Amino acid sequence: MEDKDHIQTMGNRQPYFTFGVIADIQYADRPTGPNCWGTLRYYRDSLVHLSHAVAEWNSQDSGPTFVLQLGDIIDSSNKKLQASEKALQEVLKVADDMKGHWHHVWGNHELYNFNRSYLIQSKLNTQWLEDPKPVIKRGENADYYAYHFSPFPKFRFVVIDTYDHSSFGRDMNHPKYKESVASMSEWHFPKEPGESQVCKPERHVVNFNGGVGRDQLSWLHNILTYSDEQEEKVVVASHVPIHPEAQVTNCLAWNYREILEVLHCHSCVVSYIAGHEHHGGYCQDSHGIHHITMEGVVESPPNTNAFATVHMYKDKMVLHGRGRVKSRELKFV
Ligand SMILES: Nc1ncnc2c1ncn2[C@@H]1O[C@H](COP(=O)(O)OP(=O)(O)O)[C@@H](O)[C@H]1O
Repeated sequence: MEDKDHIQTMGNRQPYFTFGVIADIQYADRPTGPNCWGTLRYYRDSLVHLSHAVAEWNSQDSGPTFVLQLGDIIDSSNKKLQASEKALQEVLKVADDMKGHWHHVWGNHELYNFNRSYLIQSKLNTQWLEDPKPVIKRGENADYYAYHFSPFPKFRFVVIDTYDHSSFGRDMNHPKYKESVASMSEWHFPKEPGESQVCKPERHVVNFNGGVGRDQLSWLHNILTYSDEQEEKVVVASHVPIHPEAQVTNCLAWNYREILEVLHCHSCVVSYIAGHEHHGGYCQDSHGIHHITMEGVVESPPNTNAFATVHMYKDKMVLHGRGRVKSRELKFV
């Protein structure tokens, strides 16, 4: 559906609520240059793109009540430049102009720049916005960054941590680090029933992706069970895509099959939104879940951008893309 059709559709009905989405800002005070794959990254322009997105969101009548920032807010190069905190302050200063709330997701570049203890204390921790009810218990030693909130009756968003298992962010002596390394090898050579002992390594099980631990999967299952019972519609948000058709390289969570399995047990899930794959992507899976992968701001040339405004209705979400992000009407099944 083209943009003009969307606007016509929009004219017919008021959305229940509106939110913004943006991913992979990856700001750094350094010149434009290619990454290791030869793709140009516009590190300084990304801050200008963010300010344009905020200005547009603020100018909208009934604009977004919140924005999902899908991770990688600053680039890893800040670490080498010893500018991580300064870059974070600069980008958050621009973000602060937003009228609505920010819900921040953590990506691999947050973990390249900071450890988890730092992030928990930082403004990138928006877990305090968690819906106080229902209380869905976490395991005793749970230290993943995940929470849920309900911006409108019968709608819930669940932020999950796709770097819960990761080789970054935790001290090498931390039990979760050891567990991550062990789980990485488990998912690197998945065993299917009847498969021979010699299996091919999976190309997505690499350091710049990560996985969701068992404890978090169980918490996710419990919150989705609650949402099923309440007949809510749920959007799950994270940094790393979980569907092979919603990305073009190898940007997939280590245990994407397990995560999908959990989502597929619940009729409430309508969408999974991620970043990480800067080329973007989209697919609707066999259970009707819309997998949206946002194009990365950092790979958007100066004359363009990459963000979206999403209008939520009873039976669909309408995503108005800006710049490299395509507009889509996504019906719920
Ligand atoms: N094999 C590959 N070929 C080309 N691009 C790739 C490949 N693997 C990953 N990418 C790109 O890398 C980006 C994600 O990397 P990112 O999280 O920014 O970490 P890094 O800065 O280490 O590349 C995505 O846009 C993805 O398309």
